[in-house]
Amino acid sequence: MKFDAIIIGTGQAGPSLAASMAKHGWKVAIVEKGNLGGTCVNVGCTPTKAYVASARRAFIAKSSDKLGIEVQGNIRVNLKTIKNRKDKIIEDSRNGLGKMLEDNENIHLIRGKAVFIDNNTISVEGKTYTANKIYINVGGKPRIPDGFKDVEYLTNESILELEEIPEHLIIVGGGYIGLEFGQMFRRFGSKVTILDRGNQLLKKEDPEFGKAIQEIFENEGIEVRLNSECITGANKDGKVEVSVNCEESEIKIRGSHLLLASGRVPNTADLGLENTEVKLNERGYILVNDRLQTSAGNIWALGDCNGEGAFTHTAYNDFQIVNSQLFEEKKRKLSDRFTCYAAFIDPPLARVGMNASDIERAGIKALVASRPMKKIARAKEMGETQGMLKIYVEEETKKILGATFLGTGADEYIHTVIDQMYAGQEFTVIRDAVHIHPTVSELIPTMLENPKPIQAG
Ligand SMILES: Cc1cc2nc3c(=O)[nH]c(=O)nc-3n(C[C@H](O)[C@H](O)[C@H](O)COP(=O)(O)OP(=O)(O)OC[C@H]3O[C@@H](n4cnc5c(N)ncnc54)[C@H](O)[C@@H]3O)c2cc1C
Ligand SMILES: NC(=O)c1ccc[n+]([C@@H]2O[C@H](COP(=O)([O-])OP(=O)(O)OC[C@H]3O[C@@H](n4cnc5c(N)ncnc54)[C@H](O)[C@@H]3O)[C@@H](O)[C@H]2O)c1
Repeated sequence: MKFDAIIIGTGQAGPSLAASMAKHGWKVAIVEKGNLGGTCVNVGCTPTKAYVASARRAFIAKSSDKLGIEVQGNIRVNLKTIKNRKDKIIEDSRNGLGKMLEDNENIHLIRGKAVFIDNNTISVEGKTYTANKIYINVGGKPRIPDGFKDVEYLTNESILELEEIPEHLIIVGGGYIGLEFGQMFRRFGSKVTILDRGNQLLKKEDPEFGKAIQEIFENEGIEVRLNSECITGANKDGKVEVSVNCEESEIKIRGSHLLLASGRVPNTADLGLENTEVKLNERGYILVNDRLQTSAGNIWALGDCNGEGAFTHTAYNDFQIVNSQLFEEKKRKLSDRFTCYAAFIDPPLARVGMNASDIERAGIKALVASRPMKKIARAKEMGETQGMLKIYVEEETKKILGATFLGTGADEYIHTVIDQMYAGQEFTVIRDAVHIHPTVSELIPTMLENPKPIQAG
């Protein structure tokens, strides 16, 4: 069968692109080998943030006496109910997407795994489909490091199927996935140990943020073991046994469950890309230009598989870039985007643009405006004073280079800074704005009153 375009994957870019093409009268095929909606909807953002919400309720209930609320009796965490709530949210989302794709007469939904035959042809379950333009939105999957062949382990997918709370959850990886699941299961009642080979948690962040998060986690009773090299696992007497540091000074940790949260790899290895002119980098990510076009001029790559972002908002922005190149007057580009994200731990860490380490590496002369959360009235009133806010400004241009916020509600008010960066204005615009009292955001103008040279930050 021949189409105007073929899209592979129904993650965060594919369905919106299919809908837009269909609206413009194109006949589109969209192929999906798994559940509609991809990672975010089924085993990523949606389920984890539903669990994070339950975990926060448990934490608040258990710690509310500090605010004068005495909860009588035991607080029981019911993982079956938590899971059922999550399953319902996912089902609604998947069904909504399925209806949107199936009801559109210009969209042909094909279920099965797509493999490239050549630049213009794919095969799915023995049938071939051709198009002049093909869009790859295949996402990624958990990376399983060597050393775990002899042990039963969980990934972000299988851990969301548990109905009983693990007694002792060992997690390999102190990145987003490890931290979000670690804190959530600790709050559900598990003993939690997080192992990472690096020397700090969330290694892309400045060390002071890694340290602050470690302190928050340890205060909640989570064991954090950094510099844990050469980790392997084995099943022992109905438990998992994890060995750390090989021969040197080997440590063995026994737990009931093991979660591997050690990064992700793109779903490009078995896509038949060797039959096309599409080129990959050494880690298997598809190489793209500023318009997300691959080395094969008629094939584009969107979302996690191009290695240019690893978030739902970056995958969706990839749709916006490709869509604007096809149908809109104002053409968007990858280079227009500022990096931004949040780790949905509690309190959340939110980030945009450069941090102090990036600025130092780039040799930029910069100023830093900072404020500890314990000096913010609203945080004190809420009893949530952990963390700090930092904003970096380029000395010469007076433009904001980036910000890292760790604090209650940071995932929302980081957008004050994100929008300012997109507006391309000097930092004095936010400095002179009047924000509402009492909010954490009101301190953003205040901190910018007196930014200091970065060395003094
Ligand atoms: C536990 C976890 C939590 C996360 N939380 C957040 C968060 O809070 N915020 C955030 O921004 N991001 C989060 N992410 C990241 C986010 O989920 C991804 O960045 C996003 O889903 C990427 O979307 P995508 O469109 O690139 O691919 P995906 O959503 O992975 O979709 C790709 C689709 O392609 C299909 N596919 C693959 N190969 C083929 C093939 N050969 N043929 C047919 N179909 C194929 C797959 O089955 C899948 O459905 C999280 C990720 C994880 C794992
Ligand atoms: N809030 C969010 O937006 C969110 C939440 C979850 C996941 N995600 C996405 O999922 C992606 C993957 O998350 P992740 O946490 O798996 O990856 P990550 O790259 O953020 O962290 C992986 C960690 O595992 C460690 N590690 C890797 N191999 C190891 C080994 N053999 N021994 C010891 N430590 C090892 C690394 O040092 C690193 O700290 C992220 O890049 C992110 O884009 C986003």
